[in-house]
Amino acid sequence: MLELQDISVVFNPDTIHEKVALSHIHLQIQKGDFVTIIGSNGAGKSTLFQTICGAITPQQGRIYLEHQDITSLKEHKRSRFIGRLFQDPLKGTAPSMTIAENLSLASCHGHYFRLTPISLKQRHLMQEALKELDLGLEERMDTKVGVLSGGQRQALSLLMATYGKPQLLLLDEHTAALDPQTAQKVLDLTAKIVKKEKMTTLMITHNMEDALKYGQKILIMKDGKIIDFIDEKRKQDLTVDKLIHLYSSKTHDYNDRLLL
Ligand SMILES: Nc1ncnc2c1ncn2[C@@H]1O[C@H](COP(=O)(O)OP(=O)(O)OP(=O)(O)O)[C@@H](O)[C@H]1O
Repeated sequence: MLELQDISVVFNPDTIHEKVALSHIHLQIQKGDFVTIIGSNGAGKSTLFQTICGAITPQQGRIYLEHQDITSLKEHKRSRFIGRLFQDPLKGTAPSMTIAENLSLASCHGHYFRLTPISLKQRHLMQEALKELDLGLEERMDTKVGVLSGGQRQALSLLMATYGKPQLLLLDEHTAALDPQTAQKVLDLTAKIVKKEKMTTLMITHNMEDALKYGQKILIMKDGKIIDFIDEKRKQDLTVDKLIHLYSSKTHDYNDRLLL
């Protein structure tokens, strides 16, 4: 379970540029839940993720993961059990290393890494994992990642982020930079891996269809606050139109991007 207790983040405090990005956030995500997060620009979604993974230290509040207080734990230590994926496909992989080397890197997340020869057994495990992506990457394990397409790279990043079976997976608009067809494929892969591994997952999206289609719960943010947390029962009754209506009435965000 992930629990946030009274988390507040203020950028540039006590200056004219002061910005309250998260304001007294209380949140409980049950183990194995897949929750989508929607919210207008600047609502604090990415700040929430950065705070959970330790890139930002909150001025106030505590964070617990599996009942362990991780509030003071450094980001690199949290990366041992928190997987992350960003919008930019270039961010999650090392371009000058091969697919196999990248996966080897992923298997020692947060620990000291030294490139050592990959054993046959390891290669076999990597091949099996790559096959799941259904992109033929298992035949290209010695190809440098830099030559892969954006979609292939993002699929590999997804595999890397989930390779060590993290306790928590944070997806920050991870398909927003991909063409619609590739985005769909990566999203379906995401759902498949999350379901198979029963991974506790938070996914930020601006797409209402995706927010509804994936996961069991929806969280709505505005101005650094959680303004609604739609549980499974309420979600079952929602359609895309109803969700857009609910979202717009709560956030006053009326935007054509909602369906893109
Ligand atoms: N490093 C920073 N310094 C100052 N202000 C920041 C910083 N990072 C974020 N902010 C501000 O905090 C607020 C929340 O930003 P955040 O990136 O978390 O929003 P978001 O919901 O992810 O938005 P988007 O959907 O546009 O990505 C915004 O007003 C943003 O300008």
